[in-house]
Amino acid sequence: MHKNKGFSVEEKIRVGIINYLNTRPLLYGLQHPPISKKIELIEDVPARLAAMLQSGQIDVGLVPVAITKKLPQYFINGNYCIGAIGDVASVCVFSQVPLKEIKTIYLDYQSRSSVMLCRWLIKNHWKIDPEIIDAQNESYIDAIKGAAAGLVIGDRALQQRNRFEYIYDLAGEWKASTGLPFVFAAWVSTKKLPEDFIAEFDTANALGLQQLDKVIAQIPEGIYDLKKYYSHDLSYTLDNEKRKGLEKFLALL
Ligand SMILES: C=C(O[C@@H]1C=C(C(=O)O)C=C[C@H]1O)C(=O)O
Repeated sequence: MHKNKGFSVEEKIRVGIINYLNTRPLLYGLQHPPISKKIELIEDVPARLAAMLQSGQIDVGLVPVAITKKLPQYFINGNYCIGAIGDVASVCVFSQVPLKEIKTIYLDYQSRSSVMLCRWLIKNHWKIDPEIIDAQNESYIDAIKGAAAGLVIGDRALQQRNRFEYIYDLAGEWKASTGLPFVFAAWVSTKKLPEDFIAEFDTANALGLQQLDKVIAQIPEGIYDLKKYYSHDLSYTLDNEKRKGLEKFLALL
């Protein structure tokens, strides 16, 4: 068996990816050959992917960047991420009352990055002092009412957008506070991946972004304008500004 920096060339690399709509442009290329033959795709919510990377159940994952603080060593692979340079639309605090009147904020149990960002904004940007509750399951979304607000991420956040009078977009709030873009998730591994694999993987990530109409055509029409979501709200390239935003966030944790 040929070993290449800890990875056997015959074994498939286990790749964890978030099972929300936000990853569909990146997922598109990973489902096509040649890369699809070299990887096993595992889809789950961000918090569970983070646990899988920590326990070694996946080799690389599009995981919440906040969990890198808990890894003995880590590598950020390639040039794509789940990021935003302004409002992202799908990571928001939803409320029936304005910020200053919020008494309780529920935090999404599926998140690891946004929950940390939310705690930071509460203290340093909004300067409010609500009771903070880590939600345990989906039922917390129904508890968001009156003076109880809630952080919701992903597709479920897109579904809440018409239900609440007040929407505080966390990527937009981060931008207003720091002037920087925000990176929610990146391709993190705990071991160094083979260079040729990373190059091929990166090319595959770009495939769907180059043909968004094809990606969108595969998804049943829903509650949100996906063209806007993929080309305006989300920003997938892990460029220098995003790396600066990422470094700043990790330094604050
Ligand atoms: C933009 C988003 O970013 C997400 C937020 C994450 C987190 O808070 O840990 C992790 C991955 C992303 O899915 C979203 O969920 O809509």
